[in-house]
Amino acid sequence: MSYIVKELFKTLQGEGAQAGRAAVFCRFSGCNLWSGREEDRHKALCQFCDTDFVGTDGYGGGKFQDAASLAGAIAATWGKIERNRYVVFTGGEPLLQLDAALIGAVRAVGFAIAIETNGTMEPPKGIDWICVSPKAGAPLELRSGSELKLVYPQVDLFPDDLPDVHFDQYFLQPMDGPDRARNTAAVTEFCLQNPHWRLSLQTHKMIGMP
Ligand SMILES: C[S@@+](CC[C@H](N)C(=O)[O-])C[C@H]1O[C@@H](n2cnc3c(N)ncnc32)[C@H](O)[C@@H]1O
Ligand SMILES: Nc1nc2[nH]cc(C(=O)O)c2c(=O)[nH]1
Ligand code: SF4
Ligand SMILES: [Mg+2]
Repeated sequence: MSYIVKELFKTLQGEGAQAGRAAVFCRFSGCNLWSGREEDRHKALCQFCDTDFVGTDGYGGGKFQDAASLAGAIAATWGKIERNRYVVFTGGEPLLQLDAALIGAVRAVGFAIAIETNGTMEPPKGIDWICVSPKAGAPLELRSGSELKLVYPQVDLFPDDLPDVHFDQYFLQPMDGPDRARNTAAVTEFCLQNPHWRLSLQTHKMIGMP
């Protein structure tokens, strides 16, 4: 299979329980909850997205003809360091493209594998770290994993209303945008009152990293 990638870059994971960890981010093009076009945002199932995932014109982006060539580009982006190789597949929605062949190919070049997903699709086997970020109005199929990271607030999606979810850790991430400061204060207060939830800040934005 070929893969359509918006961008490929090395940075620190900014969010959730793995914040601060070096990683290659492979951002796939396309999402099942928004076309990515601003004129469609108001009618999208997910309307608060902070990411450009359209096309292949980002740093390191392109069309990769097979799993081996994308795994090679991921390894080249990481560099020679052997320890703690870590790739995060994101997007857009990574589960539209991530398959067993690509998982096998990045594993073969020494990477542990993470995904950031909206949880509307089941993942292939062999992923080491699954972060699910549910979206109000989108069906949640993937109800277990390493961390649930809910963007807060979302109308009609209250943190403890998610039925039948089983994650190792639970995070609330303040919705970025014009109300970020207010949303951060609201998450702080919620976590003080509901200590099974933790605050996830988008730390890469604070340090000027992608
Ligand atoms: C751009 S999404 C891509 C992965 C996948 N489509 C998803 O939604 O989980 C990566 C992460 O950013 C979060 N995110 C998107 N827009 C955000 C915003 N405005 N404020 C805070 N987090 C946001 C998502 O919820 C998700 O956890
Ligand atoms: N540094 C950094 N950390 C991230 N964690 C999740 C991200 C994403 O967009 O999926 C992201 C991102 O875009 N950059
Ligand atoms: S599901 Fe993820 S990538 Fe798709 S629009 Fe929402 S935040 Fe953006
Ligand atoms: Mg991001």
